[in-house]
Order: sequence, then structure tokens, then C-alpha cells
Amino acid sequence: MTETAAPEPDSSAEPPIAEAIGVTKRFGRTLALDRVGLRVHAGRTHALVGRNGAGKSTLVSILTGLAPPDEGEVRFRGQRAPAIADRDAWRSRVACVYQHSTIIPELSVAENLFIGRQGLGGRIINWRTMRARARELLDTWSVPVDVRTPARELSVEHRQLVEIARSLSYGARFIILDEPTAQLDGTAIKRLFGRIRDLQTQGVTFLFISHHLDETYEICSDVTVFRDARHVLTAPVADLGKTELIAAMTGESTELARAVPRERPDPTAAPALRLEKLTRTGEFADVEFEVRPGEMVGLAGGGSSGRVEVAETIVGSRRATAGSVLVSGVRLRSSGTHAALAAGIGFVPRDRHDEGLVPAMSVADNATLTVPQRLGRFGLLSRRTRDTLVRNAIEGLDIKADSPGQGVSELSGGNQQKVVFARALATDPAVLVLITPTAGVDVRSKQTLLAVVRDTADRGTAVLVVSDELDDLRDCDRVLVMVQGQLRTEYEKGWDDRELVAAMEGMA
Ligand SMILES: Nc1ncnc2c1ncn2[C@@H]1O[C@H](COP(=O)(O)OP(=O)(O)OP(=O)(O)O)[C@@H](O)[C@H]1O
Repeated sequence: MTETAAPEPDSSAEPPIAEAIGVTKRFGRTLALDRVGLRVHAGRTHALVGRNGAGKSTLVSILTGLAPPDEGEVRFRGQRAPAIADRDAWRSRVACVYQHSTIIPELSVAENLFIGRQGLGGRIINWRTMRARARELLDTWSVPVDVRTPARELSVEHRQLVEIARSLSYGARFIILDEPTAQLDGTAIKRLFGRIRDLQTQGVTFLFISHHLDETYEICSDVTVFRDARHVLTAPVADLGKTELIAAMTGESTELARAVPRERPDPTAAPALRLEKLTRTGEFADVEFEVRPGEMVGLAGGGSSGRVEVAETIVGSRRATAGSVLVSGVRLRSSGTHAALAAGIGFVPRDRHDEGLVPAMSVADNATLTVPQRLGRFGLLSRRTRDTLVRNAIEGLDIKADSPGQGVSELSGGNQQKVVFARALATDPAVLVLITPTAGVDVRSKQTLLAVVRDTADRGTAVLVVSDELDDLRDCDRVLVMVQGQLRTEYEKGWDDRELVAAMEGMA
């Protein structure tokens, strides 16, 4: 496999639906893209993969006209991209559906689709026309959503479909999906892939960004790998084995992750975390389990299983209707995240954008946000202690940042997730609760993070991993599966993957 600065010229007659040619982008001293090329052909689904910080999101912002390249250019169907200010022209060529919604929750689906657009019959909005047009649009693309639904009530899956339909209504036939499966469960992912295939036959081309390489193999025809701001290769996925793909991403040959043998935690130790008949009406009922010091327990289940809600109740971001949470034998009396933190619970939330980080603050400040409460009578955290904590976190978690003082919003998505980890671990918690801990994290960083979780457990922390990712669950001593708000099955280490997946989908 030879490395090239850009893909080779293509001999097919039709120009690519989207193309980046010799694109360079700098942020201060950081070279985010170094003369990269990308050529996406109509009718193909193209994957863009690379380690955290490789430059994928930067290229997306250039391909969608949100940022201009410093050098190089973008073309659509062989034509130069429009001027940056001409938003309508960009919208008619390309759209990106982000993990983070661009839908306005307060508005209905119809309003989200059509508000602010010309051509709905004069200045006064004709609601009936708007709804009819919205219905027609969603019918054309088979999106099963009532146009009167308030957008906030949409599931992630339906929200993504509405965003895709909206992009198509502007005329775009090239759509970038940025980690579209990150918040979906197994059955929703299957449905999404079905929709992608249908839309493809209707003339839509996708650029698919994902850290899940299996998904790349399942849904994509071509793959482009970026590494350290450079284009490494473009190839049909069928021609590239998984080990080769990982080697291209990491620049070295690497073994795929395997479960690492761990000491079994002491079965007689008193539980560090104990749930007693924990209930939140409408979400989950009578959930009871224990996690011992040094034990790793997985909590899995599909979208409506209640597993995330249980975890968020343990960490105090939801209030239980009944039942209790005990940490090291002490019942949590008040709810709220501060009480949970003070009781010794560390937490990696599901969504780092909403709950994880303060974007305006530095890496160091974010990583130590949880700590001052622990310093008791001395009040403020000493600079030295803080610096040591931060340095250890940056090294231990392999956070790619220019310096501890760098703004966290300047880090790539995967590196932001590592800062969230640092914050959760900074208090040396007795109980660590992780929700989808490796979302948005590249293969190699995933290994680093999972090793950190293992080490944390080995040092005596009780770990609860809430995830449906087999890789996340691999090190767990047991996995509890929830279905429709109830604990259904428990699997001891050594489970059969297919059996576990079937159980998570409610089929066991
Ligand atoms: N606004 C910014 N200011 C400074 N540096 C930035 C900014 N945005 C991105 N970068 C840097 O550019 C590089 C590429 O980041 P980018 O977000 O494109 O990576 P990525 O491949 O999307 O990573 P991930 O998979 O983690 O999301 C990183 O080193 C990142 O820190």
C-alpha cells in the first residue's frame, strides 16, 4: 500500500458528485488538513475514516462551505464550489447530518422543514400549505413521521430522517452522515442502513463518517483514510481487509482488541454500588443489582430498555420515583449530580456536548471540574496538584492537545471524550458509571480508554458500563440486560456474542 497525497485521477466519464482537491487548513499552529484530496462518485457510499484528530470534521466543514480552505478547492459535479456566503447554493449541493441536531426543538416537524423559506404563498405563512408540502416531502422520501409532531419529541432516528429529507428538499443529492449510528441501538441501525440503501437507489450519495469499522464494511462501497491531516488511501472496501484498514489509520500494524484476562473481584467484598428497587415511573421499575469494588458490570439493552435512564438516576441527573441507590453502604439521600459526586460516583455521560464539557474552558479546567469539592477546608485546588492531575490525565489517556491551557472546543471529538474521562476519574471515585464510553473514539484510542477503565477497576473502583457495544462490554465480569424497563437476563463472562445481542434486542 503506497501513500499518496491525493487520490489518483479517475478515468470514469462522469465527474465526482463532490471533490476536494489539494485542500489545506490550519488553525493557528495546528495543521488540520495537509493537501488532502477526496473524490466521491455518485451512487457510491463513501466512508471517511481516521483516528481522532485526523481532520475528518475539518474536511466536512470545508465540503459544506462552513469554512474556507486555506489552499485547494472543492468541486461539485466538476463545478467550482459556490462563494462561501451563498448559503442557498451550498444547500442545493451538499448537507451534513451531524450527531448534534440542527432541528429546532420548539418547532413542529413541518415548521422545521419549511420555515424561513420563500415560495409558500406570500409573507404570511400559510400553515395549511406548509403542512401539506411537508407531508408531501416526507412521503416522497418515506419518512414515517407526523408533520405536526413537535421536533423535541422525535427519536434520534426520526430526527436524522427529517434532517435528510430537509436537505433533499433543497436539492442536495450528496449527504454527509457524521457518526449517524452513535446514538442508535442495533435495530435502529439496521433500519437506518435500510434507508440509506433505499435513498441510494433514488439517486442520493452518502459520505459516511464512523469509527465503527464494521459499519463501514457493511454499508460503504469505498473508503478513504486520513491520518495526521493527510490522505493515506482511497480504495473499494472490498479490496481492503480490516487489519490493513486499521494499519492505514494508525500507521502501524496492530492487533484487534481482545478481552484481557482480569483478576476476578472478591465475591465476598461489600458492594460499592447497590440499587434497591430503583424505579422511575414510565422508564424502569424495581431495578436491583450490586457492583463490588474491582468489579466491572455491563448494563445493556435496546433504545427503550431504560438502561441509560437507570444510569442517569444513579448519578443524580434524574430523580428516582422510588427505591434507593447506596454507595459503599450509604444511602444517597438527596438527588442531583453534586450529591452523587460527593458520595464517590464518577460519571461519563452519554452526550459530552450537553453534560460533559464546558466548551469555553481549557482542557485543564475541564479535566479538574469535579475536583475542588474534595479539598475540604483548604478550599481551592493548588496549582501543583492540579497540574499533576492534568499532566497524568493527558499522558494516561493520550489526549492530543497543544497544551493543558488549550480550549477544549478546539480539540477533535474523540479527544474531547478523553477529557470527559479525565474529569470522571479526577476524584478517584469509588464507583464509576460510564454511558457509551467509547462513542466517537477511534479504534486505537478505544483500546487506550478501555485499558484505563480496566486499570481503574483493578485498583478497586466498582465500574458500571452502560453500552450495547460488544467491545465496551468485553472486559465486564457480567452483563445485565434490560428490556422495557426491567432487568431481564444476566450473562457471566464468556457469554456468546450472538446470544447477548439477541437479548439486547429483546429476543432472548
Ligand atoms: N477550531 C479549532 N481551533 C484549533 N484547532 C482545531 C479547531 N478545530 C479542529 N482543530 C484541530 O484540527 C485537527 C483536526 O481535527 P478534526 O476535528 O478535523 O479531527 P477529526 O478527524 O474529526 O477527529 P474526531 O474523530 O476526534 O472527531 C485536530 O488537531 C484539532 O485539534
